[in-house]
Amino acid sequence: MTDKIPVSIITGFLGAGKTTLVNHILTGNHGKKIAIIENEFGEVGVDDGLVVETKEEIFEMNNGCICCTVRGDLIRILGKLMKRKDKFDAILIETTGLADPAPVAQTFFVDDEIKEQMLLDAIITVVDCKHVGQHLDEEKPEGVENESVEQVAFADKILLNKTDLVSEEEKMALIGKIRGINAYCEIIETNHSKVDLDKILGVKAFDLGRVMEKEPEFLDVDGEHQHDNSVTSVGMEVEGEADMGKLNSWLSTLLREKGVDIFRSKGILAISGSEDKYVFQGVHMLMGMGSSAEGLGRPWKPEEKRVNKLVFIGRNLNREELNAGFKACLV
Ligand SMILES: Nc1nc2c(ncn2[C@@H]2O[C@H](COP(=O)(O)OP(=O)(O)OP(=O)(O)O)[C@@H](O)[C@H]2O)c(=O)[nH]1
Repeated sequence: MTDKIPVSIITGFLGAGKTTLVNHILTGNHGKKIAIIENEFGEVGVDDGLVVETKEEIFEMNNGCICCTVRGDLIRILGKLMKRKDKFDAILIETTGLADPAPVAQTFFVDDEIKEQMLLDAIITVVDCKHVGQHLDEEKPEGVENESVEQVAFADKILLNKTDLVSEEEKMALIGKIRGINAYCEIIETNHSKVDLDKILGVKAFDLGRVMEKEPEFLDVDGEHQHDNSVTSVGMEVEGEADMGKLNSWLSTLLREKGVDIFRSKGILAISGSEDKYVFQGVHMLMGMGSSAEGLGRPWKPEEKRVNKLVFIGRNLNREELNAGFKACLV
């Protein structure tokens, strides 16, 4: 019998550093051929523009959440990959920031064909040291999942990421909180998700017995879970070029005033007077702008239409206001 293909699930709340980790793995010197399955939350997908260009094959799944509506698609993609098993050494699945990793993990134990040919190697949870605390502490209505807690609870490896944004005391307090949810997993401190790949890939860390102890219904395929529907997204795709000054001022005011509710924002932007593609990244009130000239994202292709793509994810989002705000930045 040939070896089973190892599968790693990369999870973690919105903006934690999952795509940063995928890029770190793709550019790493591991000599492995990796297939990547990407699932993104939000009306408009921008991650395809944020993943580095490599020879690896990337499968996008953007029409729903990987732990619920598009699980069938996941099984189909895995089915396709199994037919070309000789072409891959490993598979990475990046879930949305609002996914429960358990139903995704379950896929590798309940489908006979998948079970025979693939091995769930590890659930790797990326944690944003600065922002995860508030999401872990959040009280949800009866029956509604706290996805952030689930992601920590099911982790085999936790990347304690963005250590640069917190003090030693804050970090230690967070480790205490994480240990209260998951006493066993290895916790690895990282900055920009930079981790020794030997510590997270091919580690055979997923332990079904331990999961069943914690969650006896793990293999129950009819199990239901309910997401927090108060978290929604507003996406836009707008042709044209934005004025950098106006854009910066709009985004910084918006996130300063609404960054408690806007968990995540990101965009691919065309800026007036520049040939470069700009990338905007926001996590709560923190924002950053970079360009393809600095190696972020990919440059505009000569024939490519200059379409700005933005997505905001959070609570109490005002679609009209966000649309009008961006349109006012166009030249
Ligand atoms: N300061 C700091 N920023 C980081 C670190 N790691 C990632 N970031 C930034 O955080 C932002 C979000 O990173 P991503 O990798 O896109 O996060 P993600 O988990 O894929 O986000 P979603 O897929 O939207 O949920 C980007 O601007 C990253 O550059 C870190 O260690 N420190």
